[in-house]
Amino acid sequence: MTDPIIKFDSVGKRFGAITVLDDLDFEVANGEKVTIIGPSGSGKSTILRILMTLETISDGVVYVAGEPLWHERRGDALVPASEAHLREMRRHLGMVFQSFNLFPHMSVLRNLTEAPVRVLGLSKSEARDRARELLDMVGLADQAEKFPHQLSGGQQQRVAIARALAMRPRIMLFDEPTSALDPELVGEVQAVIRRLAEEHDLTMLLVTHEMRFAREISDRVCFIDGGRIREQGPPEELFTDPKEERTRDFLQAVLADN
Ligand SMILES: Nc1ncnc2c1ncn2[C@@H]1O[C@H](COP(=O)(O)OP(=O)(O)OP(=O)(O)O)[C@@H](O)[C@H]1O
Repeated sequence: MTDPIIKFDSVGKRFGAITVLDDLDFEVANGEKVTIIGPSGSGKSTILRILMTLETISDGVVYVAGEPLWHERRGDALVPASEAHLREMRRHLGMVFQSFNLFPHMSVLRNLTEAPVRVLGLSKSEARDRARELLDMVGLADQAEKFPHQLSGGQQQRVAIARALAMRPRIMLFDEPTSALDPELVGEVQAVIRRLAEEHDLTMLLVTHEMRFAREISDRVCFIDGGRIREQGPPEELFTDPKEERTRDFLQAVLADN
């Protein structure tokens, strides 16, 4: 793979005595759509949270767009990153969480314009134009003046996706974006993510328990267990002909649940 946009190089993550990521090597190519699956507690969310700079790493180096994320270069050496470096690096990434995390006291439109105005320095009218385009894309052009509590969970999650996109990230991280939704609302959010995957050259990294969805949108699926990638490949291979016994057991268990 040439020039991955995300690279975990021997990354370890420990919480006290618990090892969550164990010497993890993992790469994502520019524009690739990758899904991470695996049992509860295997470290899936931790990978996304490290990328979003919400969790530190214990060992190794993470690179985003060729630059170390948690470190800065000093000559030939890597030293721990300053807050300014982290802030700069965060601009590459947008994240959508399980719980939509919208600003409750702001209108939908303002949720989308706040950071582009404050952080990117866009004028209000530019930010509003961009926000309206994005709301249109997620099918919510008519909800701009509403407040989050006036929307359904599916609508709120679509606003959250538009809000992340408003910062023009190169990489979108989705952490179980439909798992907090009532079943009848899952489809509308998946449709938006599917469209993003199909129509944009964004790099996407998704954690999900929805195997059918993973299969539809991914170029590659990674099965992680015990803080390591145990098996990975194109979805049609991994889901129909898993090589590892652990992957087979996991898939059998989740598919029986679905
Ligand atoms: N802040 C923390 N302090 C201590 N342990 C933590 C912390 N955050 C996560 N962990 C532990 O790290 C492990 C991996 O958590 P993570 O959320 O990455 O798993 P996951 O694979 O996303 O699981 P799930 O599918 O249940 O969301 C779990 O055992 C969890 O309890």
